[in-house]
Amino acid sequence: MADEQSPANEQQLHDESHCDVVMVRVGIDVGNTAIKVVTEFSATDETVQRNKTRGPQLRSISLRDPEWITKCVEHLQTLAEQVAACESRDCESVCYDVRVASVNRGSAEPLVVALDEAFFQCIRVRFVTHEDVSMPIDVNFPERVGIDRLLGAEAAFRRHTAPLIVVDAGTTVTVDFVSAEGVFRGGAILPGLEMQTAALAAGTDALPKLDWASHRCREMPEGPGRDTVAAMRLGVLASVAGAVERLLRIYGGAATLVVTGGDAGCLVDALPAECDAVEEPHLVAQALLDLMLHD
Ligand SMILES: Nc1ncnc2c1ncn2[C@@H]1O[C@H](COP(=O)(O)OP(=O)(O)O)[C@@H](O)[C@H]1O
Ligand SMILES: CC(C)(COP(=O)(O)O)[C@@H](O)C(=O)NCCC(=O)O
Ligand SMILES: [K+]
Repeated sequence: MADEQSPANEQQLHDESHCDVVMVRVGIDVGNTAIKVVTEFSATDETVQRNKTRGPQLRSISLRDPEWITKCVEHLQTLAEQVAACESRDCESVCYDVRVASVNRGSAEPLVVALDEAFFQCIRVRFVTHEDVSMPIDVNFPERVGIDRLLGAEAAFRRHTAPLIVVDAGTTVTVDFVSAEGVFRGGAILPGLEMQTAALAAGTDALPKLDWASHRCREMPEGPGRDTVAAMRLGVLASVAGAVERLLRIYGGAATLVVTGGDAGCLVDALPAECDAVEEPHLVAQALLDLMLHD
């Protein structure tokens, strides 16, 4: 794991109070399928009195794309041009304060190197660690829990009434419990939609790979499945939605069900209405912005 502070940290960022600097806050959630880049900035010049800020912008970039690092750098470079234009500054006055949450070291490290190289004196990159999580963690090995699970739980707790069941549907599906007192109590981990369909195709001669994006479901498919693809989609969605429903009972008691992750939309529509699932897209990336606002 790269050390927490990137080389650029030796280069002091422009002092934010310096009137011609626009500081852009960037949260990057590095998962096992995609990175989620969320950006937000506040004008720091004379308009600061009006506290002019922009709502967070989000971009998801698939790690399957060989150009994913370049696309992330270009995304931030384009943003710098937009920010500079709207603040009538030159690009050199745009600085980035970046917080990275990673459960995928093999991807996070080259990304941080590329960002430091691309924005050398105008970037500060810090990895979020368990020390940054304020939520109490009551599990056997707290330091081993994925930082994405903890940040998602913390962000959900800030936004919804506990007890909470926080589901993050991505590469894997995590289903975590937060007590009424706001304590992270652990949860369950199961294969995500794409992982399951990839396993079906890899483990058999006849089953095809499914592209969930092209089959993006907005409701649970009819059962029983009348063809191979329908049977696969039904089976995988039922296994994930069924697991969530079963875990709601196992965790016991009434809890607010919060669903995040790239496949949240698919899962929310596959769950019964009585689950009252609340969809919170990209909760982990939002948690990173929350951290920076409380820096
Ligand atoms: N840009 C994207 N790249 C990859 N997957 C995406 C993208 N947008 C939506 N998805 C869907 O989201 C899922 C990945 O969810 P995500 O929460 O990003 O995973 P992780 O956090 O495990 O990397 C994919 O399986 C796919 O169905
Ligand atoms: C469970 C996870 C793989 C989920 O990652 P994701 O599906 O978001 O890519 C990640 O949270 C992780 O690596 N956790 C470490 C082990 C644990 O949480 O117990
Ligand atoms: K995730």
